[in-house]
Amino acid sequence: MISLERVSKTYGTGPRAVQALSDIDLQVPKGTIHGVIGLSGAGKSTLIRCVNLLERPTTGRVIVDGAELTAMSASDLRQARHQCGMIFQHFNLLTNRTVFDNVALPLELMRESRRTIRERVMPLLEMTGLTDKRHQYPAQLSGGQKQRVAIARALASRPKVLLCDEATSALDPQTTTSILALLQEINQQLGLTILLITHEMEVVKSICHRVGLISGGRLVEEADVGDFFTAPGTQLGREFLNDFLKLEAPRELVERLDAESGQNSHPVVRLTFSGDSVSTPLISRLAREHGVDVSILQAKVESIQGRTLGLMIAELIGSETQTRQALATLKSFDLHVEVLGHVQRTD
Ligand SMILES: Nc1ncnc2c1ncn2[C@@H]1O[C@H](COP(=O)(O)OP(=O)(O)OP(=O)(O)O)[C@@H](O)[C@H]1O
Repeated sequence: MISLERVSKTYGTGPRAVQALSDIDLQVPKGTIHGVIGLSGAGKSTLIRCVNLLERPTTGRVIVDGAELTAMSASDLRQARHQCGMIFQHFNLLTNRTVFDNVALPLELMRESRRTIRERVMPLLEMTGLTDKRHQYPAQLSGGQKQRVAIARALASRPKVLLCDEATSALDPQTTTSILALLQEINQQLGLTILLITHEMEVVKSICHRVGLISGGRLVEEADVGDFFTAPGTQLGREFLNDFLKLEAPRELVERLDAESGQNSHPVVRLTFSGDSVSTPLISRLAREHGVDVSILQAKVESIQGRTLGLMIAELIGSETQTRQALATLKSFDLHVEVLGHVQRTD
């Protein structure tokens, strides 16, 4: 539904030029929710604004629903933009218009009749839970209600794509949850394709099917959300994940970790379980088959897109041969094993 081909964007020229995006290739299939995550300044806003050409890419092609926006005349582009609804972090509502009139605005600009406008706006207010607020002004609404108005307005032109620019970043956690649930409902009920940018892993975890990681204007990693949370492919991905899970080895242990194994040391591992391995009694197996004791330092279970994800940091205590065999057993299962280092035995 959305296809970016080698999209690059440079702001300014000469020595002050800023390369905000470099050679971005991105495919978002119809009906999916695709997240792009990255740190501040990575290029997220530029990327999403290039999709509806609020920013025109310096080079590359943008194709939405089979039509190349980057090749269109200004008037064709105005029409094509109706296919792309957009919502923003700070809602961008018109303060002197009521809720109803804000939602009606795109339809007025499309010169729809008053009757059509009413027929379209009322179900959207119903869907977003705003029917009883329709005569109120933005100043009378909470942040979550304002974002609901913005969502209803974005849907008024019956777009095929919804672009969300940090749509929940200004909201408290509870309101964020309700807005994400609404976006998911819209995706499922209307089959709308959603591209969202965020710096919050929680958003990706809650509703995205796929995720891309952007850094320095480049898409450095892309994966299904379950895979990304199980085994990110880049150091930055691992940092995002660890930050989100807050699952780090205790500091006093990290200070004692050696990269190399030795005769009198044993490994400290981070295990990420998913799929069948969640229910496999691994720890008792390591003890029974290899004589290795497992000392659990931290553990956590998360549910991500219907998949259970278990995480554990543990010391494998045994001789070098025993722990090597135990690691081989662990690696033969459907789980991700990362050796964080080795600690000297204290016994
Ligand atoms: N209009 C502009 N003119 C010049 N440079 C810009 C402009 N907009 C963005 N940039 C620069 O482009 C780079 C990417 O910015 P962008 O806003 O896309 O990042 P971001 O990931 O959305 O960051 P944030 O999360 O802080 O909003 C940054 O170095 C930024 O300073």
